[in-house]
Amino acid sequence: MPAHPYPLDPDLDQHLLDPGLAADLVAGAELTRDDVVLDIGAGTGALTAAILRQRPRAVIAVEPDPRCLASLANLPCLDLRAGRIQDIDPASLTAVTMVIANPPFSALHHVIGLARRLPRLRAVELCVGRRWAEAATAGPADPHYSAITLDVSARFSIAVARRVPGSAFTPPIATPAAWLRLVPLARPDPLLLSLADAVRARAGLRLKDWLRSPAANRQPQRDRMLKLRADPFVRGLQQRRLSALTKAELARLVRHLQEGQC
Ligand SMILES: C[S@@+](CC[C@H](N)C(=O)[O-])C[C@H]1O[C@@H](n2cnc3c(N)ncnc32)[C@H](O)[C@@H]1O
Repeated sequence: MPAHPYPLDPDLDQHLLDPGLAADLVAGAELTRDDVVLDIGAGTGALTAAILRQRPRAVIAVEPDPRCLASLANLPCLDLRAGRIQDIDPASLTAVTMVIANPPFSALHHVIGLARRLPRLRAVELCVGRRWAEAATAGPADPHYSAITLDVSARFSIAVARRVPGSAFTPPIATPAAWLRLVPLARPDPLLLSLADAVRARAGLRLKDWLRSPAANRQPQRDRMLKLRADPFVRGLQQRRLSALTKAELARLVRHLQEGQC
């Protein structure tokens, strides 16, 4: 077990994975010698050490806690970045092909935002809390559908690879977590992407502004967009801010958008 001879910091969401389980999870990721792997919130290195044992081309670990950094510094051949993932320049990560991480759950929004910007990414293997997993894997008719679902499903196919019991962490967590596998879609729907980007980037935007935005009205999506704008349910929501839509309204809007898809 990697050493952590200090009180863990609850503000940093530190729940360290059992190294045996970490090794199993990394083995399931089927890394190749060509992979460049990013570990976000590396902690004392349970996942990082297992990734390094697979001998990919490179491993980048990001961690803000100086005490964890001291443990990680003992691992050979590691590109160690001190700091929060929010503060790492995405331009320095363009070689990344795989993200394998048990990040702080509070940083998941940012992790997905970063994954969207990695041009060589082939998969993300991620430990997430139960609620986030329920939201990310929800279908459009599911009560758990939310802005998280839209954000993830617009770009990735997603599967629960494994349930992770709360007792697998130090300190343990109250509800089981999930190990998810996200794979970038080969042909994402441009309209869904545009809506996801609008919700993520400009939550204060009114629906009518997105419906008329150049990004959403490009050819060949124009006909679908005109149909959507004429839809009575969508017209009824036009004045609302995207951030103020209920989960059910967002899910129904997405269903209407997808119905117009060829
Ligand atoms: C859930 S622990 C996981 C540690 C390790 N990966 C493991 O599985 O044992 C999350 C780690 O992320 C670090 N962390 C907290 N906030 C972070 C942030 N904004 N960016 C990157 N890492 C962060 C914490 O210090 C902690 O080590």
